[in-house]
Order: sequence, then structure tokens, then C-alpha cells
Amino acid sequence: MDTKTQGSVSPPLQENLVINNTIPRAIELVILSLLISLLVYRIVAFKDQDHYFPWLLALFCESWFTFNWILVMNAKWFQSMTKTYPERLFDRANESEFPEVDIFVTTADSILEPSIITMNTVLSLLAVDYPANKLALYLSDDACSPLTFYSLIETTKFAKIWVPFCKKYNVQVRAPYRYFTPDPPLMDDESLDFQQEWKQMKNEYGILYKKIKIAAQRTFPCDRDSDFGVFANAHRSNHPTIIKVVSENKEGTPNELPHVIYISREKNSKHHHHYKAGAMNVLARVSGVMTNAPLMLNVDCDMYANNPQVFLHAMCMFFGFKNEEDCAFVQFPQAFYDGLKDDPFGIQLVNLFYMVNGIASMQGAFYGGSNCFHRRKVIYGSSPNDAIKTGNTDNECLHKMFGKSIEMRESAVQALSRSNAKMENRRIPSSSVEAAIQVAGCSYEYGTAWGKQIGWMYGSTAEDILTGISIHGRGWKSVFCVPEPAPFLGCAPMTYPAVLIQQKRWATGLLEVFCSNKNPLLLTINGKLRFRHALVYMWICFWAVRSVPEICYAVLPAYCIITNSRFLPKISEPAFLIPMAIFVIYSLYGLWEVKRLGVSVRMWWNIQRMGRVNTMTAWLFGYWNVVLKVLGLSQMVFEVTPKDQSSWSNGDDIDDANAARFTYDGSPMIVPGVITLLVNLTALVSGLSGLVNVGSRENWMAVFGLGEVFCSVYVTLCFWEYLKGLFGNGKYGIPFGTIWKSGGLALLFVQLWRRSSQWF
Ligand SMILES: O=c1ccn([C@@H]2O[C@H](COP(=O)(O)OP(=O)(O)O[C@H]3O[C@H](CO)[C@@H](O)[C@H](O)[C@H]3O)[C@@H](O)[C@H]2O)c(=O)[nH]1
Ligand SMILES: [Mn+2]
Repeated sequence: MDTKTQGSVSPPLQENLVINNTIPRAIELVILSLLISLLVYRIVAFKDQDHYFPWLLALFCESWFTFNWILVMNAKWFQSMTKTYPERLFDRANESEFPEVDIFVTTADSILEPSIITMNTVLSLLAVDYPANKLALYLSDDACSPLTFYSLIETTKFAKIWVPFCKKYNVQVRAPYRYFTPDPPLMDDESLDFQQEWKQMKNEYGILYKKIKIAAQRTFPCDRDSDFGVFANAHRSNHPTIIKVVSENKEGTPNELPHVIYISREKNSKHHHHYKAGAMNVLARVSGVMTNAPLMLNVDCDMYANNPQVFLHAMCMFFGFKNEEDCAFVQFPQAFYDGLKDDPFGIQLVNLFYMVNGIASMQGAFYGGSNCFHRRKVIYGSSPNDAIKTGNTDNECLHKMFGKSIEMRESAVQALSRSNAKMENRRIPSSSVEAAIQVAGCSYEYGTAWGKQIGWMYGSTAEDILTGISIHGRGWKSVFCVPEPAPFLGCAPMTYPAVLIQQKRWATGLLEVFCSNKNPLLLTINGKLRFRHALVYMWICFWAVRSVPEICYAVLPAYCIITNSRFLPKISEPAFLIPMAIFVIYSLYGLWEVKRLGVSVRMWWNIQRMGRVNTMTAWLFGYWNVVLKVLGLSQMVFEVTPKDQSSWSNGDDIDDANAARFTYDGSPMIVPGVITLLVNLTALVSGLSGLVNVGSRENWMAVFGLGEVFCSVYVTLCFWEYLKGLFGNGKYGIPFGTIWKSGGLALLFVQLWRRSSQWF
């Protein structure tokens, strides 16, 4: 791969741009010093308090916030980003020297992840600007759905006209459902030929769409001919391996289609299948024995390639670094299409922008689970300076690592020993189906290193972070690449219950990483994870833990108002300025940060409040999940996020105002949120009634602290959507059951507080 990279005359393929960060650093330091002052004040003023409990609880929460702030500052301290120049690539290397890439698409449910979405992802990837004879696309179907297989066959047929069309007219958006939806249509060419072909293509896509739609409505998508026979008795969680080579580029011509292969790994209730990580490992092995490309791209089924040059951008990184060590994987951002205006659920990850640029100057991007190119040998567990060692790895050791398949071991040796992309003895996938079936079996991994030392790591529902940290822990660096236009676009969850499920899974999975043997601190001590990078991993792993101090802090003001105690300095004390300054500076700073990214004030507020709401609901459940798992009381499941198709399937414009409204199901996750809201409302009401009974201004001050009331109002504003939910109808209303439960608990808390406050 590094054929001509050393040539000092040619301009670089990628460049690291350092971003000046002086002002943000100064502001962050000011906030830090205020936080520390507050802690000091709390300790000094402790003895003067009438009530110790709220004061101590506040001290605990604020200590955590300060610690968290230090982690954040560390992450953002140096800012940089990498820019790529794909047009320069062709001066460096010939197309025939480009490395092969095996593309992995995963799907797990043909209802939650409608086939047509997956197929559009497939089409966009088959049509990328890259020699087709260097590519193989593997679709992993964890649902073992004949519909998916049928759709893939039909899609591949359509691809035979779609791909040449895209390349001929240099179409920019190569997922047809995105290409054909805009009104007026995207026209890349004015010519009559183009217009005609465009119409024909739209028509053909319409036919494909209908075929899939009709097939989806039938119990079995088509006649049970020989190809589909295997699906007849297959149950999604109990069936033999199914591998079908749907299309093969036998001659290896660059202008044909890449290989297309369908895989449904063996499932059996006796064997744990490890969800997505398990699917990825099967993909790695099957592609290993079939095509064994040195690079692998993995995308979730909804993440279509929005920028046809994305492979070239990735190559700029792989070719562009002198040391392989600097580029174990190239991560592209996860961006979403048709995201709701102003991000009402606070999920579009914009606020992570500065974090991402910050870690770019350490060991590089986190692996995000999708949109990432990996070196195969890195996934196979090698370390940066291993290249020579692996040449003479003995067979027994290989057996223990990679399993009993001879083809697998041979391919692994090849993958581990080459630093060069050249693929000797080109094979075609259909010649290795048997070997592939063997390595996709559900007992294949027993006694091997899969999921422990090699492949995608098991033990967390955030297999991405777990796998990424183990790579960084071996001393590799990675890169983040943000070309224009956005390289991949996918579906963000479109309803609030879906958001909750996703947030809970992330928080759970991240904390699982902390509790695993890939703990960031352990990897710093025993491995090669750099200390500062480990701190950033800690920040992300602790998402779930953050829920505890946050929820305590959110009920504190209510507690104080109800029990007539204090957790903030009195307004008459100069110390009152400290928390006030923290609040004002932090809010303005956050606003300024996102404003620089072109985000509206409304969106800033949504990110802010949903940050609080998600932490106190979904992340709190994530925390409990992990506690229960550690106690051995529960097991994790990977709940797939539904991919919404309303925005494109029928061409109707979604009504943003309605889509942004919160909907509720019976999920218990919102209970802590409703309780928090209810106790704060109770506090405000009881505060108000206290106010009515008091006359003059001085007395009014004596009744309750202004700071506490302000905080209570703030929490209520954060939960405004829940407040609406209490009175909403139908799906927009919080179910009665949830309201009663939360109401009962809130009442219980308030009574308990009233009675017990005299003791603390
Ligand atoms: O048993 C399973 C479960 C999931 N998947 C696939 O995993 C992908 C991600 O699932 P999704 O429900 O879309 O999760 P998200 O929360 O959107 O995904 C983010 O978070 C996950 C970790 O929690 C990562 O695996 C993903 O790559 C990352 O995009 C999808 O393609 C699924 O088909 C499987 O193949 N098998
Ligand atoms: Mn997803």
C-alpha cells in the first residue's frame, strides 16, 4: 500500500490542521476555577449549615461535576482535524495498485430495519468510485429473512443498470431513494440522453421498490425454488448457516459489479450469538476465506454512502501516513438525513464536534461501529511492530487463535504478514462457500480467541468502543475523516421511545467497557493506551454513572424548598455569585460553542435539556443494567433501533411539528424523569403557597432561597415535554400507569423528606 508514499516531491494526501483553541481553553479554565472555589466554599461553610444532608449531597454532586469537567477539558485541550486530497491520489498510485476492500453491511430485523433501506445502502456502496474488481460486498442477515435475500437478488439485478448510470453521469447521491425523492429532482446533467436515462432509472427503481414491498406483504417472498428452500424451515434464532453468492465478478473487470454475498450465520439457542459483534466476526472470517481483502469497511444497514468518493478519501489516509501505526482505522462521521429540525430529542451528536477534534490530537478517533475502514490485520489482533513476528507463527498457535478451519488459518497468515495490498492468486467467492459455511458455524469460536483477542470484542453492547479501545490499547492510532459532502448518512431514531432504547444501550455498553478487562486505566498501565486518551475513554464510559449525581442534583432544589433547607448560598452572601457565575458562563459558553457550528439557539437549548433528560432516564437505567449484570442478576440484550421509513417511502413530507412531539409508550425509563418533575412541581407549588402567606420582602427571602427556586424552575423547563405529556392525549400522553406509579413515588418521597429533614 505504501508504494510511492515516501516521494517527498508530491504534495501530501492528507494534512493535519491544528486549530487555535486559546479562548475556549481560557473560558474552560475559568469555569474550572469557579467549580473548585465552590467546592472549597462548601467545605469551609459546612459547619454553619442548619441542615447537613443537602449540603453534603451537593458537595458530592459538584465534586463529580468538577471531575467530569476536568475530563472534558482534557479531551478538548488541543484541537486538530485531518484534511484529505483524493484528487492527488492518482498521481501517487495507479488504480490497479489500490487495495481491495471487503464491505460489510449488517442487518438484524427485516421489520425494524426495512429491506428497502438496507438495499439502498447496498446500492450506494456498489456504486462508489472505486475499481469494482477490488470490492466484495457481504450482507449479514441476523434475521435469516428470505425477504432480505430476495431483495438482495433483485437489488443486484437493478444495480447492473444503476451503477453504470451513476458512473456515467457522475451522479452524486447513489442511494436511489435519496436521489429520486427531492423535488425538483437532482439533475446532474442537462443533456437529453441523461433526461431519458434518468426517467428510465426512476421507473426501474420504482419497479424494484414495488417488488420488495409486495414481497414484504407475503408470508414467503416468492416461490420456494431451490435457492429459497433453505429458508422454508429456518427460524431466525435456530437455523443452519446460509451463504449465497448472489453475484460474482468472475473476470475481475473494474467496471462490472463487485462480488455480492448473502450470509446468515448459524443460530442455535444453545449458543450465544453476541449480537452485532458476533455478526461482524462471522463477516471477518467468511470474507477472510473468500476474498481476504486487507481493508474492511463496515456500515450499519441504514448508513448509505452519500459521497461516492468516500473510498478515495479513506485511501488518502491509508496511503498518506508514512507509518502504518498512525492509521489502524479510518472512521467517518455518523450523520443523519432528514434529522428533525432543531434536534428535539438531542441525539444528532453535534455537541461531540469539539471532543472529536480533541481526540484527533491524541490516539485518534473512537471506533463508532459504522462508517469505518479497518485494516484486517489490526482486527486480527496484531500490534504496530508485529509485522515480522507473524511470518513464523506456528500452526498450533494459529489454531488456538483463529480456529480449526485450515482455509481460515492460511488466510489469516496472509492477512497478518502482508503490509502490501497485492492480492496474489485471486480467488472467486463461489470456490470457497464450503469453507465459509464452516467458519460461520455457531460453535466455531469455542476455544479460539475470537471476541477476546481478535475480531470484534464481546462483552458490551457498545462493541464498537470495546473493539476500538483494544486497538488503541495495543498502541495503534486512528484517524477521523470529515470530507464534504457527508460521507455516510443514516436514520436517526425518529420517536422518543426509540431514542430511549438507543441511549440506554449506549450508556449500558459504555459502562460495560469500564467494567471489562479493557478498562481504560488498565490498558494505560498494562498496555499502550496513552493516559490522556484513557481519560477521554473514561469520560465516555461514565455516561451511565453520571445519571446518579445528576438526578440527585435535580431533586435537591425540590428537597430544599419542601424541607425549608438550603443547598446554595443565600442571595445575600457574596458566595452566591459562584454558582451563579458557573451557570451563566457555562450556558453562554455552550451556546457560543454550538453557534460556531451554525446551530440555532433553539437547537442549543434542545441539546442542553435533552442532555439532562436522557441522563436522568435512559442512562440511569443503563447504570442499573450494569449493576444488575455485575451482580449476576441480568444479561444484556442488544435492542435494535427501528429505522423509520416514513420520511421517504411515500414521498409525503413529514410534518416536523408533529414529528418533534414526544410520544410515550409504557417504558419504565421515563419514571425517574416524571418523579423528578413532579417533586419539583410540588416544591414550586408549596413554595408559592408559602409566599402567599408572607407579606414583606424580607420575610419572603427568609421563606426559601432564590437559588433553589431558580434551579427548580430550570429542572421543570428541562422536563417541559414531560409536563406536556402529563396532560397529552393518545400516544402524546404519558400512560396513566406510569403517571400513577411516578405520582405515588413522588408523594412518598415528599412525605419522607418532610418527616426526616429534622434529623439531618
Ligand atoms: O444482533 C444484532 C444486532 C444488531 N445488528 C446490527 O447492528 C447495527 C447497529 O444497530 P442499530 O440498532 O442501528 O444501533 P445504533 O444505536 O443505531 O448503532 C450504533 O451503536 C451500536 C452500538 O450500540 C453500534 O454497533 C453501531 O454501529 C452504531 O451505529 C445494525 O446494522 C444492526 O442490523 C446485528 O447485525 N445483529
Ligand atoms: Mn443505527
